[in-house]
Amino acid sequence: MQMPDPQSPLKIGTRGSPLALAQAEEAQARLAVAWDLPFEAFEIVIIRTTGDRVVDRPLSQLGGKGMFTKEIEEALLSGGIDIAVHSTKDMPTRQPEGLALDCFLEREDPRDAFVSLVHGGIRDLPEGATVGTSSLRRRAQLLARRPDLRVVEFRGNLQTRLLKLSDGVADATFLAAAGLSRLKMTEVPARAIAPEDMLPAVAQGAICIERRAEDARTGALLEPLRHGPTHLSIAAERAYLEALDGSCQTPIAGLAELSGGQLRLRGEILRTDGSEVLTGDETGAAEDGAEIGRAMAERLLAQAGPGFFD
Ligand SMILES: NCc1[nH]cc(CCC(=O)O)c1CC(=O)O
Repeated sequence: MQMPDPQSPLKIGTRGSPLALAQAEEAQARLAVAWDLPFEAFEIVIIRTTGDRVVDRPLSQLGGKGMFTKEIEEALLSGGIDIAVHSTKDMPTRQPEGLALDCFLEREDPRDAFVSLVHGGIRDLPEGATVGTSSLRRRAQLLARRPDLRVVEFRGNLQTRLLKLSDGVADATFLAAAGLSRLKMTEVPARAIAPEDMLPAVAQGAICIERRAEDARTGALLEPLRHGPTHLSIAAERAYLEALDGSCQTPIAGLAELSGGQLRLRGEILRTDGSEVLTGDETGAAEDGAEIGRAMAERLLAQAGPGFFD
């Protein structure tokens, strides 16, 4: 196999946010170590996406998950980059023709974290407190537990959101625990929330690598980075999401966990105002994850009936 080298490096495409860069650097480091090559054999290429450009509108109005991936996928297809590193959570369930998404790195902590400079958790927030989030899922989950809270739109990267907290724009916010740990932000007053209290987004905490489907060389280069158990969990969660037709417009949560060859999938769909929550909890053989996911989605949809997400 033709190995990349500093003269003709493998090009890694990524968004330019600090979190995206940390993820691309992790993939770069893992590739260099796995193949005993210098870091310079893998070049990081920053690509600006629609989601990065448009910061004045709520994410949910920007037209779904594709907005953080479209320009990166175009660069893959045109050969400008060889692989792309993403947060799997931000990925649509189907990739464009010609691209493959089959490399998942070992998953980090999938939980959400409660972040506040003064309060210890959701239950400790005073009546009518303000919480910042741009996630419809987190908003609905929060209102389901605490209808008295005021939820305000909170966009921008992690650093921006933390600044808004210290400026008093909100009393608390939620961030993915994985994002905080990838950015080594240990000084942030964050508390991980148990999945029982707040079920995370599908695929939260898992980095994935996308490539051209016919490019066998990158497929082989990525082989040592693939994490089997993460792949099984993500397969279950994404099959569930796809069967629900989940876009950014619908509050959906889901988490698969493996234990001794068994896969447990928990799912939750909510009305956007949090006034109704439907939950699923199924266990089966780890390799049947996709079927478990689809079956759970169908059961939840049947329970919900038409108009549930309106
Ligand atoms: N929507 C932005 C986004 N995409 C992935 C992560 C966190 C990292 C991950 O889930 O792997 C975040 C930030 C957040 O939700 O706090």
